[in-house]
Amino acid sequence: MTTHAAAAPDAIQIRQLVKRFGDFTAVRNVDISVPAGSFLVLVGPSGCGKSTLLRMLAGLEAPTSGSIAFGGRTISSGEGGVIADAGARDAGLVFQSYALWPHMTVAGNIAWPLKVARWPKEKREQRIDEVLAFLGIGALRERYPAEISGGQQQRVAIARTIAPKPSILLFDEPLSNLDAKLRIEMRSELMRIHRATGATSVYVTHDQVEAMTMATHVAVLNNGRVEQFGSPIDLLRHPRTTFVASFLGTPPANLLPVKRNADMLTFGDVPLAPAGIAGAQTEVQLLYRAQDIAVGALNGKPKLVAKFAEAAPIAGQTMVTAMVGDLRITAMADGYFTASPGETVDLTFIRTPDAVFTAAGERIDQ
Ligand SMILES: Nc1ncnc2c1ncn2[C@@H]1O[C@H](COP(=O)(O)OP(=O)(O)OP(=O)(O)O)[C@@H](O)[C@H]1O
Repeated sequence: MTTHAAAAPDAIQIRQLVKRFGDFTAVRNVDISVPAGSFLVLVGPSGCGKSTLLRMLAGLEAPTSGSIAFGGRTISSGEGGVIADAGARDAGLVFQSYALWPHMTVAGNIAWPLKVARWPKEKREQRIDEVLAFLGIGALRERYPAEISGGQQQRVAIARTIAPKPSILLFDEPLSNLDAKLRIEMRSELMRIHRATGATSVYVTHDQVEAMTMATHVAVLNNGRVEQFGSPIDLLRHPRTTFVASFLGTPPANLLPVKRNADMLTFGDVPLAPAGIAGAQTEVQLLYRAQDIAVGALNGKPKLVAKFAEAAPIAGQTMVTAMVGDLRITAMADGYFTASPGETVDLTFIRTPDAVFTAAGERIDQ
């Protein structure tokens, strides 16, 4: 006889979640689920609803309809409101603003949630030492928040959040107040914390680089809706819409509007690709990665004449941005390349397009 062990419920299940503020819908029918130990990044432009979604996960906001379950237990729903309140859902929230108590020392701040959870004093002290050591801030134990740097305050805020060992960690743009170098350092640090605690993490950011480096799962939000959900590589390789294609990836992907002209798709009067890839459409958008477009003319390959805008050296190559009318195109040049703004450069399409989208932005070639 074969027995099948019942699969554990996902750590986070969001079902048809909607949040309205008056007439305005901030979160629309969000439906995502991730297994325990995942690092889920909610990414999207300002105002797309990611903080509202995180606040519902944290229990700070009630859904209008739909539901959220942690480990199979419904903690919020449209009918029930906030069923388990913020303190009772085994989740810790790290704010962008750190939100430390100014009148308490570092140790006092970390002790706070443990006191609320009624940890006995000895166990509490032991846990404080443990998290201080884990975050490398033992020397700051007796300092007040005003006596430590922003980066150190961030570490204290994280130490305070992980101290009660929550099984879910929620981060609301935690790195946005740090300088560029510290951001990169803290990014690795947060990933170390994620691995060491084993907590399922949900991380809100508008920075696609953070999403791509940290996530096991990414939800790209646009206008309150999940535009696409998947692994970072999946989203990069198989974007379903032009919104996702143009939001993710470094350098940004190029989207060229083209028209069917006999058996070719042409941009202006330059034939770029065979018309067959457009299916029945007469106007489509072609996605080319920067590395699919070279700077300089090459025999037998289609080329556009563009006006040089800027150049940035990256890993032994140069990322060149040039304008064709109002369209910015990013291409790669070998070695170091520079030109004067407005100078004419040839952009050569050395490969076929990576993806084809309708004029409205939906993928058509999968
Ligand atoms: N309490 C509220 N009352 C009314 N509208 C709200 C409220 N909270 C958020 N909104 C609106 O909901 C939309 C989504 O806001 P939200 O803060 O979730 O976006 P976001 O993606 O996190 O943006 P940002 O990156 O700028 O923080 C915005 O248009 C915002 O104005």
